[in-house]
Amino acid sequence: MSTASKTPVTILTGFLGAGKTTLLNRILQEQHGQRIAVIENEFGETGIDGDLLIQGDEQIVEMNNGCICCTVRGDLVRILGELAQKQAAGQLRFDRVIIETTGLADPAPVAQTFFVEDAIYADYTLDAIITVVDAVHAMQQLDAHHEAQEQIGFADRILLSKTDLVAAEQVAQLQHRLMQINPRASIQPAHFGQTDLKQILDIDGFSLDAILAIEPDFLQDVAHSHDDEIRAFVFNTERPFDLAKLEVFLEAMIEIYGTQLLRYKGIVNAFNDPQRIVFQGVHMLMSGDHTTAWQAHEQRHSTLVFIGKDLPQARFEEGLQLCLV
Ligand SMILES: Nc1nc2c(ncn2[C@@H]2O[C@H](COP(=O)(O)OP(=O)(O)OP(=O)(O)O)[C@@H](O)[C@H]2O)c(=O)[nH]1
Repeated sequence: MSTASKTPVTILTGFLGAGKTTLLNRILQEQHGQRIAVIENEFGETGIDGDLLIQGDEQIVEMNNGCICCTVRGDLVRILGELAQKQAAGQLRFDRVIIETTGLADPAPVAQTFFVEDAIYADYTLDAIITVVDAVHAMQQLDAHHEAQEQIGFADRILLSKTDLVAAEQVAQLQHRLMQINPRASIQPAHFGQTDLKQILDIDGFSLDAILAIEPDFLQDVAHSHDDEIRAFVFNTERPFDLAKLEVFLEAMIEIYGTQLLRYKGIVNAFNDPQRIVFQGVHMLMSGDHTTAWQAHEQRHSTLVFIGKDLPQARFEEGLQLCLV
């Protein structure tokens, strides 16, 4: 089945109280003409957010058996399967799915579900991971909780909530820190969930065609730098890669550092190859493919981004250098 006929899925993550439910309500109320199936995941016996959500036409499914990332991935697969079956049988109609994860959930296993489960892969395509960040508490949460950093590391888009409660200077400092953890994700405000939906739905963050836009000078300003465990580094070069060497090198690094690598993505300029190669991955699952052709007037280049925990940047860089022609 082509991506066009698959149902896009957005994973909504963010720390406890960041404003995920507020955003979701906003999305459900907006006149976007789309029918949305929402999967809620709550800790504990009874779901609370289900009651807080304003119910419209949407189908809301709650998973209360535990954290989405550990115990209930099977449930997620089952629920997505049931939704697809009902859709096929004409009992339900929806254009997209949003999965709201609990504040502490690690989004990786949720994202990986879409790579590894054939039944899910057939019907759904992972559109993006959206992370809501609380502008009031994020600095402290990033200091104290590894999960908060991970949620930034995985994001395709970051939404800043509660910027109305802090000074512009503090927002700027936070943005800078977020960019250091994840230079891939663009950051936009979401005042009580109010944000440009075009920037968060159908953005194809997991597509291999997605543009890899990186703020060129995000690492320049070292003031206010934090000792975050999760960090990114970018490898840029205009020299072409020997593709066979690069593949062997990346596979080896993923084998060794897969658990520490949260997200990685790159555009590769391979020697004697008329087309760009784009690859991306989550932990140990990587995929890559040829995409558009380089144009004659273009400066061919490669940009590779690695986001992870305690990654040996020098080792990556030295290895990548050795893969150049
Ligand atoms: N001032 C202000 N408050 C906000 C904003 N966005 C959300 N809130 C408030 O923050 C609180 C938490 O918002 P929720 O949407 O419940 O957060 P959540 O991420 O779903 O919370 P959990 O499900 O507990 O993790 C609520 O009281 C919201 O009204 C914002 O932009 N500005």
